[in-house]
Amino acid sequence: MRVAYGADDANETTRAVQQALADRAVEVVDVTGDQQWPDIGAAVGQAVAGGTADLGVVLCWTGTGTAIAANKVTGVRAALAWDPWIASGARKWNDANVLAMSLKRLAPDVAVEVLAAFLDTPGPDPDEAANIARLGALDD
Ligand SMILES: O=C(CO)[C@H](O)[C@H](O)COP(=O)(O)O
Repeated sequence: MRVAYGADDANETTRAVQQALADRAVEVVDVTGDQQWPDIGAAVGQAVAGGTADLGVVLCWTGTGTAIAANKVTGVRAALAWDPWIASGARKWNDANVLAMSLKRLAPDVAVEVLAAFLDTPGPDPDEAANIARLGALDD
């Protein structure tokens, strides 16, 4: 699996998420550079939509800005999650392909649990196929 990663700041939470990604058998596509949150969200979204990555992970202070930017990219379904149930539900029921988290409000261990729930939940539930198709139609 290839995971695109981007954050607009660095702290214990982003370092824990990066370490958790490094500990997994995933290829990490790190888009983080000297960029602002809209560019980071868009870059992760473009990596996922363009097929450079299978899933994406974005963090900013709130998580909302990078989520909104990623969702501007056609084909991206970015979900802001703050606990594992939200993250796995976003995969199962929304076929979310980008996880957004707040680097200010999630403790490092919680962020790692949310990340694990997102990456380890296969998506989507077949019962949701029609709803996922409805989401796709909104891109048109
Ligand atoms: O949470 C965010 C966006 O939703 C940003 O991380 C926060 O606004 C800080 O950004 P900047 O350093 O550019 O002011």
